[in-house]
Parts: sequence; structure tokens; C-alpha cells
Amino acid sequence: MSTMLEVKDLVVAYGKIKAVKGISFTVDEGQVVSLIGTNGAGKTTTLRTISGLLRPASGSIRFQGKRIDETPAHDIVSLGLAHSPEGRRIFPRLSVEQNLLLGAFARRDGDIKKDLQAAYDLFPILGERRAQAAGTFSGGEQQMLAMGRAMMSRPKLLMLDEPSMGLSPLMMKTVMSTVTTLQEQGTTILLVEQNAQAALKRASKGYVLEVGKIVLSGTGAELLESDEVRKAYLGED
Ligand SMILES: Nc1ncnc2c1ncn2[C@@H]1O[C@H](COP(=O)(O)OP(=O)(O)OP(=O)(O)O)[C@@H](O)[C@H]1O
Repeated sequence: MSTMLEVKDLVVAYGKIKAVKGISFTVDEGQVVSLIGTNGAGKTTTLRTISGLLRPASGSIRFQGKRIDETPAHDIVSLGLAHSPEGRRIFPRLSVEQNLLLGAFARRDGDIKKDLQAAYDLFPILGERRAQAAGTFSGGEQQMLAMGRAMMSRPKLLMLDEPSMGLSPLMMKTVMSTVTTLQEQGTTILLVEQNAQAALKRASKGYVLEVGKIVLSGTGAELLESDEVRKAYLGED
């Protein structure tokens, strides 16, 4: 299995405050890798840095062997790395379809219609409501839209920032089972979650982030069984 993403000794700071304090991890092709941690652990900061929206203070990020830590964000999308952000960040006044098309901005080929259909196959509600203003969608529907939009760039690696946040258990199940579907279709996934159970169940590999440092790693199953994870993240005594 080849390494798709390699993050090495990554440090990210906001002014004098270090939010990420020297983390290293890898994502292999075809895997779902989960990064879990509580509020403020540095999960979003890590994803935003990989996407090129923030610059590291030190360390390196390689995507398919190529360093990307100085590459502009739009070029990173073109290389095949997409980010579905926390809080979804959809465009509320635009229609569902217009939002999806924005996800294809970096594409130059002519298959965009086919990919729209693939997004509608993945989440039928997006197709049924393609002309509806996205701002009128529920939280779960907006999450589906954000994932569909990220898939429109045909990513090799999809990064999902807390897709389960604020969703009903049923909606969460739908969104999470899509993670498995996308993996089966050949997409590699880096999943950031506070919901350790949902994220680790699906993960080939997981990392636990605490105040900017990786404190534990292992297979998803190993982490779900570990006492530390059970106590801190699954609320067990
Ligand atoms: N723009 C910013 N300016 C200053 N500090 C920031 C900024 N964004 C995040 N931080 C700080 O960096 C740390 C890591 O934040 P980050 O959002 O990466 O955590 P997180 O693990 O994604 O948390 P959450 O699950 O709450 O989203 C926190 O202490 C946060 O307050």
C-alpha cells in the first residue's frame, strides 16, 4: 500500500500560540484514517494546514510524495485533495446544484455532468432538491451537500471535518455510511471527529490528538478497546 499523505513534525501557530505541536501521521491509499480529539485539540487546524489555508511554522506535508506545504490551496485541490470543512460552509443563497458546481471549480475536463449525477446517486435528496436554496437545508442535508461538493473535485483524498457534528442519530448513520461507500468506490479518507465511536469503527488507523500532540495511535479496533479512549472519549468509567 502506498503512502498518500505524510505529515511530519508539523507545527502550526496562531501568533505565539502553538495549536499543533509537532505531529506526524500517515494516510495510506484506500484507507479511512481517523483523527479524534476533544474541543481545541488542533484537528481543524491540522486539516486547514494540509489544505493550504494555513501555513506551518515548521514540519512538512507530502501528498503522493510531493511537498505541498508551500503550495497554494487551489493547486492542492487540483492535485486531488479535497476538504469538507467544519460547519459545512455552504453558500446559503445559491441552489444545491450551484453549490455542487463550485466544488468542480478546479476541473478542466468535461465530465462534470456525470459527477453531478454521482453526487445525486450518493445523496438522492440533493437531486430531488437541486434547485432549492442551500440555506434552507437542515444541518444533515447541508452536511450531505458539503460532502457532495467536496467529491465534485474528484479527490483522491477526501478530508472530512466533523461530519457528524449536530446531526440526529439517523442522519449521522446516513452520513457515516457514505464514508464507507466512498472508500469502497476508491476514495482515501481522512476523517476528523469528536465522535470517537463512529470514527474509529470505520478506521483502518486512528490517531488521538490532545492539545496539539498525538498521544495515542493504532488500528481503529485497538483504539476502541483501549482504556484511555474508552474513558476519555466514550464516557466509560
Ligand atoms: N484563528 C485562530 N486564532 C487563534 N487561535 C486559534 C484560531 N483558530 C484556532 N485557534 C486555537 O487553536 C487551538 C486548536 O483549535 P482547532 O480549531 O484546531 O481545534 P479542534 O480540535 O478542531 O477543536 P473543535 O473540535 O472544537 O473544532 C485552540 O486552542 C483554538 O482556540
